[in-house]
Amino acid sequence: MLQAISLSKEYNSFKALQNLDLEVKPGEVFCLLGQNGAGKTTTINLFLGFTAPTSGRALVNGREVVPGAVTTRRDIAYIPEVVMLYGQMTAMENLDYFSRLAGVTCHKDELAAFLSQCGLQADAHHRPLGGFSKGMRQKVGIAIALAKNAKAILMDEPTSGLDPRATDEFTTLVLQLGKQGKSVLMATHDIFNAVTLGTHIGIMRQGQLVYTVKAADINANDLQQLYLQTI
Ligand SMILES: Nc1ncnc2c1ncn2[C@@H]1O[C@H](COP(=O)(O)OP(=O)(O)OP(=O)(O)O)[C@@H](O)[C@H]1O
Repeated sequence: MLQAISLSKEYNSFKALQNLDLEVKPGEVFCLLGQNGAGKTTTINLFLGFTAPTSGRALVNGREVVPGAVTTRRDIAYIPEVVMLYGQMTAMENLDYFSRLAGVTCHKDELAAFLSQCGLQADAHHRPLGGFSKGMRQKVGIAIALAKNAKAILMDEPTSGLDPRATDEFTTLVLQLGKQGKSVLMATHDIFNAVTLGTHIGIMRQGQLVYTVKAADINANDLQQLYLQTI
């Protein structure tokens, strides 16, 4: 679903990403670890078409990402560190607006079902988003991804600043996304979380993906050791 083929990005002559080869198949949750500046966000931005590669290709559902073009954007949803939607509008109104923007019109009951599926309590459905916590905003962001039937979901440090309960709810939600066959690519600094919700974990260093492991083959302690030896 998501594929990077020898994907590289330079800013002036600085190599932010070098020859990245990566694949995230349906049902896989690929967590990217790495120090600040390792190239995680650059990778996500290339799949989103926010920036153009210097060389190589980013593919979504077999189609090459072209910055500014909408073809591949239909298949993907983006959950940034802080989900910025319209604060004056309720959760339902935001969901309705953004799903329509993606070309999908849902009945009110369907919208409510998406929000509930993402763990947003019914009493919050009709409250303005401006008063929502970070975790609640993420739930609305993921509900939008479900409503637009995104095949792949890209997330940039979604658990930073979440309290343990909100992190646990988020983990449950991402595991469900995987079971529904979504492809998830997530940049994170949270080693424990990566092992818990990931199917695959990549460690990046200075723009290169230096390790890829299956989450089932490693525990949090060993991953931390590998990470510390790698960076
Ligand atoms: N628009 C830009 N212009 C110049 N350099 C950039 C630009 N965007 C990113 N970089 C550089 O590319 C490198 C990779 O940045 P990137 O944001 O991908 O790292 P990251 O792994 O996501 O880091 P963090 O964990 O801090 O979010 C960094 O050295 C960064 O300074």
